[in-house]
Amino acid sequence: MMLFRPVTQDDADQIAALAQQTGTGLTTLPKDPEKLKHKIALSIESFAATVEYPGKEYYLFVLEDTTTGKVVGTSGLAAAVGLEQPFYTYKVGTTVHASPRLGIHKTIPTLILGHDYTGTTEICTLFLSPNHRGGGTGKLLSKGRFLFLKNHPKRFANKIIAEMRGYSDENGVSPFWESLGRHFFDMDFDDADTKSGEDSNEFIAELMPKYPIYVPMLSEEAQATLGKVHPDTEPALKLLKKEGFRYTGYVDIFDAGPTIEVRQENIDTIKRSIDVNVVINSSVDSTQRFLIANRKVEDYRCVLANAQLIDNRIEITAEIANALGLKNDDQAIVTPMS
Ligand SMILES: CC(C)(COP(=O)(O)OP(=O)(O)OC[C@H]1O[C@@H](n2cnc3c(N)ncnc32)[C@H](O)[C@@H]1OP(=O)(O)O)[C@@H](O)C(=O)NCCC(=O)NCCSC(=O)CCC(=O)O
Repeated sequence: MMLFRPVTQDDADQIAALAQQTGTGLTTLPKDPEKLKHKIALSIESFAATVEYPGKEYYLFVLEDTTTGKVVGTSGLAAAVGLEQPFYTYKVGTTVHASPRLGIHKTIPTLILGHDYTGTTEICTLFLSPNHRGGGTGKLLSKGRFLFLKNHPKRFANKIIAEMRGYSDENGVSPFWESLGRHFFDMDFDDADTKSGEDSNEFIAELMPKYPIYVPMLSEEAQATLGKVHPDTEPALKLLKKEGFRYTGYVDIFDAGPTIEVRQENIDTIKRSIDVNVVINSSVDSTQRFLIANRKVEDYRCVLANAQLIDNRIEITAEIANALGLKNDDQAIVTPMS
């Protein structure tokens, strides 16, 4: 069984091994074991904290294959971005240059540096081991976060965003970076991107161009990658679009990957979720699949399993109940899988 749960320090080595497989552009899962340990510690602290409004908390979840005990994936929630250090984005804007006398009217796309997403909650760090992809496992890893969010609204902002990994080729080269960032940073895309995911990103403020960028002045290859995701990120984007996330014209400052957004109440997994009480029935015979989670914080658990929904009761097997840490009559939250 695949079990979605909060990370523990015991997972550190396995996550470090996963992080080595992420390639370029997944900065929120650091490859440096010390930085990873720090992230795990922050996550443990965040789950344990009593929270009245979203702040610097960072919640890291893992997907554990309970038959082998192996951690096969990660996903995360940053409660509120940009509060400790600025959260940069480019807004794709429009400027018009017109000369009625010459009969010329030019509409020119621009990139404007800003911090418009300050205070929003970011979903991040979605990564599934390549051996486990393609069978729907990614859905649990992505959606398990939304039931946690529904359970604990005070911990998160109403607006939820995702910065999707932008396009880079098989050698990790980002045409957008080559055409823009490279002129100002004097380093490779991977180095700059990794630095931005680290504790301090004030170097961005120091080095980034201050004036709007005229998009037609970028290379054609760079223009073509504006708002485009990395090929490996297509499934993640598809999952989030189905949840209701939309692109509203913001892109990453390094690789031009799209930032997409949604309001909590419009997230499909949340909208269709039902509060239920548990009934343990080991002969439950159903082909209907549900995302099923408990209502806990540090001991949060979520699985995908067949179950029977009768009114506001969910019938699950003892094995599923055990995995979720639930007894008869306990409260749970479920979303039917369509
Ligand atoms: C993203 C995941 C975890 C998804 O896992 P799986 O591949 O097992 O997902 P899945 O459930 O099999 O597929 C999800 C949906 O995508 C569809 N799908 C599969 N391949 C596709 C492709 N090439 N183009 C478009 N859609 C595609 C499937 O049909 C399915 O849709 P149907 O249900 O309709 O059939 C994985 O692919 C992965 O680890 N990718 C590499 C890491 C990565 O780039 N992560 C995102 C970084 S960006 C980030 O982290 C922020 C976003 C976030 O945190 O969520």
